Amino acid sequence: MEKRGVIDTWIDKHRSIYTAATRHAFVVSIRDGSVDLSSFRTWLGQDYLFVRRFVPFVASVLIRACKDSGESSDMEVVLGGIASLNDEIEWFKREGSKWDVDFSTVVPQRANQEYGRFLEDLMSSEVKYPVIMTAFWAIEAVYQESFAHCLEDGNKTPVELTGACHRWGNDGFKQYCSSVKNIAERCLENASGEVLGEAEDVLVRVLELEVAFWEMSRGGQ
Ligand SMILES: Cc1ncc(CN)c(N)n1
Repeated sequence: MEKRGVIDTWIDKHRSIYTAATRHAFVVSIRDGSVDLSSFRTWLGQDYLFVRRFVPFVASVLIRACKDSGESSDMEVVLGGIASLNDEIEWFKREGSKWDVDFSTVVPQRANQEYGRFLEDLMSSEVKYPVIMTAFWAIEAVYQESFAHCLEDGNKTPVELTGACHRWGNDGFKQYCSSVKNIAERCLENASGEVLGEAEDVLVRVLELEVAFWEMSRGGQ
């Protein structure tokens, strides 16, 4: 059985926002087949822009993994994430054509801009490695948990949306998230009280930003 660490304690403590991020009405509507396809197209265009801003963030995580981690395997885990982002961008481009979403005309909405600014702040050298790893894990884990839910037994996910769900809901991505979580947990075990507080705050902030991103996709902002 997986060892329970401080991240699991924080998830329990912040359960309602964690559930709001990983079982959002937008995701549930994909799973039950009632999704409004114009919302899906909004999400697709906005997430493409998000991913383009996420790439430099993950590149900065890679540099920190090389410089600040005592474990050589951290770099390999993050490098795997970068490799899958390369596929992800190609996938978005194919989906953009399929759904007739012209990414060159998509303008980032407020929730997306805020998320982008948050990622930029995390790229500062002032931010401690355990805090960065906690944020990185949370960002990836929300998508993994959300889209895996759309593939669980009893789903009525429309067949044309299963590609998106498999992208983040597959077992390989789940394993990758678990490796990132193990890195974060290992760093947090030796962190000071101050750094632990910052990591907990960053986890909650990621969850809030993810909720706002789903809301925006549904046309809420
Ligand atoms: C908003 C958001 N959060 C997370 C992911 C997963 N990298 C994503 N593509 N978009």
